[in-house]
Amino acid sequence: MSNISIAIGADHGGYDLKTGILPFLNHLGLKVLDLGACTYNSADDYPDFAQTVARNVACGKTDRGIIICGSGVGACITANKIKGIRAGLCHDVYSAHQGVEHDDMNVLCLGARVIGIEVAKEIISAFLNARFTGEERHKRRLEKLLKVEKEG
Ligand SMILES: O=C(CO)[C@H](O)[C@H](O)[C@H](O)COP(=O)(O)O
Repeated sequence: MSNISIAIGADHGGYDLKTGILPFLNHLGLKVLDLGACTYNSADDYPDFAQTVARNVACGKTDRGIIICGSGVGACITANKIKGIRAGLCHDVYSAHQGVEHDDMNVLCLGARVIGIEVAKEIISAFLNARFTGEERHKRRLEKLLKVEKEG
């Protein structure tokens, strides 16, 4: 897992959880890029942080991203607007690894008002340890997804 680089961002709703998660990510030996917020500010808006993380992943600066807001919904909607991003809102371990194995999910969205830090750590571990299987049926579905993205 330690060769993965990861961008992380959060709005005010996700700020505390991001602060709690950072030492955990660093302890795993990952290359971590913290894209804010760097202080708590109730005026911080999720589209700003979500798009920064998503663009970072989309252009290949980091392998994967984690975005945290209050519910994770706004972060996920925003991230999926960026070409090349396959973001998933996961509040269970199964979705966190299956989303990578089948759907090549490259951004994990979390809701800090939904789950606690220990569950978040387990979900993040599942996401980071998972790899796309590359099986034919999954490739076929991803090609269809890409077509949808291109057609807009
Ligand atoms: O959950 C979110 C978007 O899906 C955001 O993080 C906010 O928490 C949510 O919009 C609520 O914002 P508020 O200004 O703190 O009420």
